[in-house]
Amino acid sequence: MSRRRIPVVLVTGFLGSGKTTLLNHLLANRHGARVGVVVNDFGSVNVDALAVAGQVDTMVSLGNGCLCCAVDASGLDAMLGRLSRPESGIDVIVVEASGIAEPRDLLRLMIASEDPDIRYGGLAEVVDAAEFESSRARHPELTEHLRIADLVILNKADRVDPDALAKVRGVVEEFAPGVPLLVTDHGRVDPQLFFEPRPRERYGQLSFDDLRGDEDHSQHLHAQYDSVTFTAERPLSPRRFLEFLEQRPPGLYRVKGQLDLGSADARSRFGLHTVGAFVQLDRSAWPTGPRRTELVLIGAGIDRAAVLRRLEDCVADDSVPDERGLLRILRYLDEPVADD
Ligand SMILES: Nc1nc2c(ncn2[C@@H]2O[C@H](COP(=O)(O)OP(=O)(O)OP(=O)(O)O)[C@@H](O)[C@H]2O)c(=O)[nH]1
Repeated sequence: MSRRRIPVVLVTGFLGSGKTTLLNHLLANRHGARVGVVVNDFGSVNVDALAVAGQVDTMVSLGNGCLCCAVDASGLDAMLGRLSRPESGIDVIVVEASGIAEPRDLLRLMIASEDPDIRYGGLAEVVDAAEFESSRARHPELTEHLRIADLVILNKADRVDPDALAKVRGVVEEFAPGVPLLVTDHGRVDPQLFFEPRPRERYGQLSFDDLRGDEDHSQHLHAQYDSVTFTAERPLSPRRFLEFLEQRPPGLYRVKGQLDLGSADARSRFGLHTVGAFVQLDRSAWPTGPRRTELVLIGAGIDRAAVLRRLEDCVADDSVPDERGLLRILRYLDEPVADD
């Protein structure tokens, strides 16, 4: 049985770019998902925490200090550990870093985490479309942040005219080539980019959130990103699929699903989660019935036909399992690999 891991989404971005606004939007449009929040409320004025306090399911405040000051993963791990306990029933954890947190440190902390209940859910960098150029002049490191982002949210689009928006977009794309980019105002992204809605059946009393309902039922947020479904009845070549993952199509943000890599092993149903360059595999036994690869690929500005063509090319030519190719892809397996 593969373990259910809770995705941890890191929201970074320069001071005032709109991180809290994005977080509040996600919380107000959870579609039943339970969201755990880690807020880095440095300083004496706990503005961020106050802004979200009324809405979160579980609030863990990092207290008076910058998250990036933690030198090892222990502080964050403890927070995430509390949120990811099965009894918390949390579906996704969002870590909102303050404008002064260093995204690279945050990412390192996250990747180093040995918590078996969580998985990396991506780093979303919020960029203020109106202030980006002036902030960049004062803080050149902003462009470094773009390089490690899995998703760029170009926010405050309402504050700039189309020409200025196109210009800033061009600069961002220069520093984050191939990284999916969403243009938003007030952080209004489709939450399904980060987490799945929960099935609606509920027991017991309705919560306040259920009664209040989600804020934004509009369909237009779906138009921000593309989703491609791929299925194959024949096994994929592990080698070619690995190449696909390692040279992923521009704009691709997430891939999830199950893979048939032709292995004869009893536990050869590979569950796949990727966010940006981060790849995680787990394996389990196939249920009875035909085996097949089923993938959902999510991104912004992806060439759907080209993606499907590349995946078709991953289908193995023959039915002989490629054991060596399989070994290469197994390094992404989220469990200790036996030596034999
Ligand atoms: N016009 C406009 N204002 C926005 C938008 N997004 C956020 N704001 C405003 O910008 C200000 C800063 O937004 P926050 O969400 O607090 O930004 P933040 O990144 O969390 O800020 P820090 O925590 O200080 O780093 C607030 O007054 C928001 O209401 C937007 O898309 N358009």
